Amino acid sequence: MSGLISATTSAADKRSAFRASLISEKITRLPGAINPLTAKLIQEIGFEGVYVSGGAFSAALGLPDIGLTTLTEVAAHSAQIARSTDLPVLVDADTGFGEPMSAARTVTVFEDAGLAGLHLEDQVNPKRCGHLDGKAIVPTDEMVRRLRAAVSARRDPNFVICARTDAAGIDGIDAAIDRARAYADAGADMIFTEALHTHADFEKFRAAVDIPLLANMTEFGKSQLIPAQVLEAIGYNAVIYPVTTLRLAMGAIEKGLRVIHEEGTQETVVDQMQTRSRLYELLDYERYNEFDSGVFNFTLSRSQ
Ligand SMILES: C[C@](O)(C(=O)O)[C@H](CC(=O)O)C(=O)O
Ligand SMILES: [Mg+2]
Repeated sequence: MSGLISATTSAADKRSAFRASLISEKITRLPGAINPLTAKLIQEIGFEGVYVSGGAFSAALGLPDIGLTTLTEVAAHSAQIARSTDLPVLVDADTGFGEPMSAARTVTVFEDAGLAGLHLEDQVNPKRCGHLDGKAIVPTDEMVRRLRAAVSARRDPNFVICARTDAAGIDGIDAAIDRARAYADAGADMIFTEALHTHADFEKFRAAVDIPLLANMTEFGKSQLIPAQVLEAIGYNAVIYPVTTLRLAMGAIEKGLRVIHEEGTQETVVDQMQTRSRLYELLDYERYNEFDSGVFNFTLSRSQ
């Protein structure tokens, strides 16, 4: 039974593993999980961590990524993901769901949700996707207050507080570097260097800041899609693929729905689907039999 309904690794162990991987030579790769099932796949394939994207979560709710989701919604969604995996889970906390006091509460709620860390950004409310034009940021000292509040609320010293700066796209990369240094001084464990453009930008940031750095390899944005091994060689410590699984899934869903609409059957796309047996394997369906033989009652007559 152990490890079936929820993963066995404790939140404390996931957090210390995350800390260790951020200071190792190797880059920590965190694809976004749109649900617990995706998190299981991320673990099985061999990634080092899981990301919960604010953009993907809002989109799944049919909403734009402009800070409409609440702390309790994001916490409940990420807790379900954290429960399903032995990997550390990093969550997108947007601007902290309010003023500095709320950012502090956000940390405690996300610790209770079993997460390994969060990132807080220096945008104003309403925030927007970091790869869009027209975003605005708060003054450095306001973000420093946000971060200090978050850091002071932390009960597990291994819970990672990552500061995201959106300044590069507004005030330029030098201003973003100045902010990153101020955020590190305020106690941030890692800097999320949002919306840098080129390989050279990532190198410049790495040379200028001493603490771990996180790269955002989101598609259709401002950043060049740099392979993980290249980011690792530059000295980046973590990379997220935040909305990738949502985009892949939605691309396939749209194609499949159009086929059914036009052809009256899904027959021609069945070979692109995850099979029933693969799904059951991922769910570890068979092991539920050890728990209750009345549960495991399916048979497959042919390979599906
Ligand atoms: C990382 C991000 O904050 C997210 O919510 O996943 C987004 C990603 C995106 O919209 O592509 C971002 O602002 O970069
Ligand atoms: Mg976001």
